[in-house]
Amino acid sequence: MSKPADFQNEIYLNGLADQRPPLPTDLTALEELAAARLSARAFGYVAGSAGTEATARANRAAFDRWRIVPRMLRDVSSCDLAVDVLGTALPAPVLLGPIGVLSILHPEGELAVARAAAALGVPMVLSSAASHDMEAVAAASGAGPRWFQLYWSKDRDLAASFLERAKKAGYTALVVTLDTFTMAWRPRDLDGAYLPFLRGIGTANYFSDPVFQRAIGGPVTPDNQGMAVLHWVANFGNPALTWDDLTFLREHWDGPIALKGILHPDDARRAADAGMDGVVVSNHGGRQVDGSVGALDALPGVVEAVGDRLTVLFDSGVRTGADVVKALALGARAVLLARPYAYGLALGGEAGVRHVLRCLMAELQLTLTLAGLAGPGEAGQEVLTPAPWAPAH
Ligand SMILES: Cc1cc2nc3c(=O)[nH]c(=O)nc-3n(C[C@H](O)[C@H](O)[C@H](O)COP(=O)(O)O)c2cc1C
Ligand SMILES: O=C(O)C(=O)c1ccccc1
Repeated sequence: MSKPADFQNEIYLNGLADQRPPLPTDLTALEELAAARLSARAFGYVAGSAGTEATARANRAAFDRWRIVPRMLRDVSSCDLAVDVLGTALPAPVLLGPIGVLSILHPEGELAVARAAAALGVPMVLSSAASHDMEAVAAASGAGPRWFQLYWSKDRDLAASFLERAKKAGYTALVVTLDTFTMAWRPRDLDGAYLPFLRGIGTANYFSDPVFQRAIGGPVTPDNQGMAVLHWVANFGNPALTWDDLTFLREHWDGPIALKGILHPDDARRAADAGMDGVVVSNHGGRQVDGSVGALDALPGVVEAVGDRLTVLFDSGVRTGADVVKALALGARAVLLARPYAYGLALGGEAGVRHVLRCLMAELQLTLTLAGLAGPGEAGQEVLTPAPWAPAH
């Protein structure tokens, strides 16, 4: 058996060479640094959430209401973070979640993220709303694992074309986002009159698509771009979809499928009944329904409902290795990291994303072993206790 990857020492040994890390190792510090680096509008787009941003705060508060209870003398000399998730072998229970329009943060956008993810063997879930098209990102990811996120267009032929292209470009797993058939009420973007895709950013997969081009009467040019963007807006999502429509996904995708944006146990059961392979418990980082339940608060109910039938993934609020341990302990198989890597990209391009991933994986490994857990599979509810001031769970 090969030795488990040692993420922790890799970071510590930099100290031997008196080499400082390129960015802070406390990943929660990156947001403030990104705020200073980016335009107010680009930063507001990424950092912002819906309404009063109460849900974004609820996401963090939910993590803070759980505490880890470390256990001693349990032989944690070898802690293997590797897990299998929906047919993909991961070096750690971490994926890069889908984030659209990354070129507002760095010109190389998704290409830089794909390279960083591939360097560590971590899948990047490529957004439908990427600023580079899925074929270019696939090429940038080299031998790394590829996952694709679908925004399920009102135009069924376009959705089918995306799935066809994704298959051809080597994406193996599909994440279908259900919570964003339209953009929510986001005051920062509304007040700044800033929606990147209205400027043709984040539309690369659409503008390059033959079905999209046919619909607008030819390729997108500077002359018809305004009209192309309006067509994009009109067809972006479909509020009329119901559970019966999931058969469409199965007809057009033969690999594993996870539904993203599931918060209610009954919805999770319906996903299982419909033959899906997984769910992502997520409230889109608080960017959709302001006042919605904190994502971590919704996780135990979903795990109880379908944990034995589906792969349960989690996102919304993951910032540290301890956060990952808490999500695993509450039953997630793996987590999707989102805003922190976007800030890493903004601050350091490909190397910035690599830094974020290495830090998260090292901190995860340290937290697990110091808590007496020899691997992600060993984290269960019994390693958690409610914070003294927390309301009953
Ligand atoms: C700027 C930005 C763009 C996003 N774009 C997408 C997207 O294209 N598709 C998608 O499914 N989720 C998208 N998300 C949601 C993330 O995948 C994820 O659910 C959320 O960011 C998790 O919250 P956190 O970043 O606070 O941890 C986006 C999030 C941000 C911050
Ligand atoms: O901003 C978002 O949260 C998001 O999901 C999205 C949707 C469409 C285009 C770009 C990003």
